[in-house]
Amino acid sequence: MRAHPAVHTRDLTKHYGRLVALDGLDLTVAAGEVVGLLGPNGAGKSTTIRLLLGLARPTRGLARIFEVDAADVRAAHRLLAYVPADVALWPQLTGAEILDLLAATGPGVDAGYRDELVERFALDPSRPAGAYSTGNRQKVALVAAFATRAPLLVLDEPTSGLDPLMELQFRRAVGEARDNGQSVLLCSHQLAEVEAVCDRVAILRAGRLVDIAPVPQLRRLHRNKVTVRFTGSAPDLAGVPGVEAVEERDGLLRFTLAGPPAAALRALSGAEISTLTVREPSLEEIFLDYYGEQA
Ligand SMILES: Nc1ncnc2c1ncn2[C@@H]1O[C@H](COP(=O)(O)OP(=O)(O)OP(=O)(O)O)[C@@H](O)[C@H]1O
Repeated sequence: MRAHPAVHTRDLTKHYGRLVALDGLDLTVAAGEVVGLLGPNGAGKSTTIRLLLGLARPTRGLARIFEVDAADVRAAHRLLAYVPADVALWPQLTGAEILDLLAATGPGVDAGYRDELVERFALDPSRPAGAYSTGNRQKVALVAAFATRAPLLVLDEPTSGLDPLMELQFRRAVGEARDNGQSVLLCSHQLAEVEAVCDRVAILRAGRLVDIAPVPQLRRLHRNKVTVRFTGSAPDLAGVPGVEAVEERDGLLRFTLAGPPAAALRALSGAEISTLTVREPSLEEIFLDYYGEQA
């Protein structure tokens, strides 16, 4: 295991004209750690990754990959493998040819493991990449990255084109990378995905780091949105554990529910309820509820 952190940023800041895309980010990913970067659209996730890859220059602050300045692209890219959100491949080459090309230019590859990943991701490497779907292009990039011995994997929304079975393969491969002592920085919109694979999650909103916490602590972000339509007198939810943000109007009751629903259901059971819907809020809603005042 390496002594230096895989990623270290201090006061990392990027302005585009008057727009502050990233504002004073302090982030450390330890060697062997899997860290998620979570945030709604425009939060600054891609900007962070572009700065770490040396694709953009910081307005202020520093970004290091294992103590190498991220702007020293030649040295830094020997230490990392990157999967972009939108994978572009050479259309006339087959998947196999591209995997060989990427293996020859990257920081070294475990060919046996790569073949295993091709099988597990159900990738047909004999087809030209021009005929691949978005998901298949993403699989080529993922297989190429996971098969490297790069000590840091930087993955930007890597599963947006994958179906649920392939998402499971992705999660397994991240676990194997961690077991190998590799570090992973995973940028995502999906709370469930980062919860499944990350040790810690950094939450960005409007260019600022609003929270960084080990995954078990994210459970506090989970709450369901409940809507109840009733006739007669309104159910009384005062003091019911887990119930918050109660709104009642015209026979409609809305509230958020965290934790086990038993007490809320007991409180509702005395009322004449005609419909009850429960849904998980989107990440954007969770962020608004939770971090709204800090933005
Ligand atoms: N090249 C650029 N020129 C001007 N503004 C930019 C540029 N790149 C990003 N931005 C702006 O910086 C802010 C952060 O964008 P960024 O792409 O980092 O967000 P993100 O968290 O990756 O969002 P998404 O989930 O939508 O990809 C946004 O307001 C975006 O419009």
